[in-house]
Amino acid sequence: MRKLNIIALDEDPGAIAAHLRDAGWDVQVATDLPAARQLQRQAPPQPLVCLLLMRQAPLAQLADIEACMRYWRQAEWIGVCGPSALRNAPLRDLVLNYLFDYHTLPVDLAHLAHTVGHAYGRALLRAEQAGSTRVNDSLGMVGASTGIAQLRWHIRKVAANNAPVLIGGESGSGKELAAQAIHRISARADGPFIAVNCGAISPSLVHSELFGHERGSFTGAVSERRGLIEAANGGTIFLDEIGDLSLDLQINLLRFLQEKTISRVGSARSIRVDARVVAASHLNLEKAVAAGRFRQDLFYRLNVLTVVVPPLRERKGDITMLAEHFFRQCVADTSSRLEGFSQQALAAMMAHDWPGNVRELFNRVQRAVVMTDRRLIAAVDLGLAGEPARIQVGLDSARTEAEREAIHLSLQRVGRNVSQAARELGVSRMTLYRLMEKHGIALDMK
Ligand SMILES: Nc1ncnc2c1ncn2[C@@H]1O[C@H](COP(=O)(O)OP(=O)(O)OP(=O)(O)O)[C@@H](O)[C@H]1O
Repeated sequence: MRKLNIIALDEDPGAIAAHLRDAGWDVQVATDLPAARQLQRQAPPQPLVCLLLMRQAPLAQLADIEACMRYWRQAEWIGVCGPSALRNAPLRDLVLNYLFDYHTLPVDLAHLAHTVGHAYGRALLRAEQAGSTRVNDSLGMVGASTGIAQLRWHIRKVAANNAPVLIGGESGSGKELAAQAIHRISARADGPFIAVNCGAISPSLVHSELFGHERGSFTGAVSERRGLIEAANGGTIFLDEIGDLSLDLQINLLRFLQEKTISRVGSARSIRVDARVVAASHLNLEKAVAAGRFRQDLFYRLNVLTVVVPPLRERKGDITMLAEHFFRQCVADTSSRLEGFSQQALAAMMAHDWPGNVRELFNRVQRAVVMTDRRLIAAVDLGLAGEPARIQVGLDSARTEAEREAIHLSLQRVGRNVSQAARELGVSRMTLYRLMEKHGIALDMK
């Protein structure tokens, strides 16, 4: 039964409660805030409408009312107030920040019942959204766009194999996360995952860091040391920014890929190592090969299985979900009063191009959570105020993206049964097959 709580602060709730009960609502009434808190403690988290009834602005209780509203986040709130109450500025703020809608006394009961119905519909949507923003599957990736669905599909495919993987994608798009996911669901999951940023190690040290060294092999080598590739034995070595490796080291790496053995610096002894190489680069390695900066033979060895992480601007459908995810992470250990993002902040995030991709989104949300004093993060807190609200995509590409999304979701919903999906989408099976081909959607794609 649809649940409705009435918190009546200074007004008899009798007529309203009776009318709504008659209309089929499961109504509970609290006549003060302690009683409301009692209801809160008993209520399981479920879609709910709360009606706040007050003839006068309850000035002394505003902070407690606000706390109550924050606690009952899953509820939609409706105010019913006396005609003069809204002249009070703090109450006006509360109404604007928290309420779905408000009515003034004397109330039109039929109209109020209508509003309550809408609010409940919204509470249901909110509950569904809360469920879907928790999409954070076994791969540890948040997102439900077609782009991320394809990425998950590719990851599952390459994880089942043992050949090297080359991950492409812009900086901050999630290449390392993809590499971790490949490792985590591969047969090597119990072994180590070692991540190395080849561009971040000083050129004079990178050889010994990767391959290890024998004692006395160079000044400072006071004892023998295992390299990172050896440390990844039985697991996966993730070589980020592989394009930054010198041509000399590229030869050593090629030898490792071909022979599965390495030699430490200062030793001719071959050591057998069973580590899967997953490499990433934000540069186009084919161009680096053409420019003579990357060995062609190594490129071919690495380029057996490829995974491309799409930039965030090409999967804007994931932005809200990622932002909510990072928001929850960032507020988890704080006593923050923050509620989430304002509509204007969400719009600004959708309009932004995200040159720094997901990492930029995380950084902006983290900074906003720390810096803002507001209850809802505004565009300015994210450093996105003043960006022109451009229409990022033309209508054609928006339509194409919507079509792809609809097909993908429908296939998912019906267990990838093409006939059923075609019926649901209102097209013939042949048309659906044609559209799937157009959008690169495979039947075994998850
Ligand atoms: N789909 C996702 N879901 C949740 N977090 C994500 C997702 N994609 C990326 N991230 C997070 O964004 C940040 C950047 O991701 P990551 O380090 O994997 O990017 P990268 O492409 O390897 O960056 P770089 O090219 O600079 O090395 C990390 O904190 C990562 O956990």
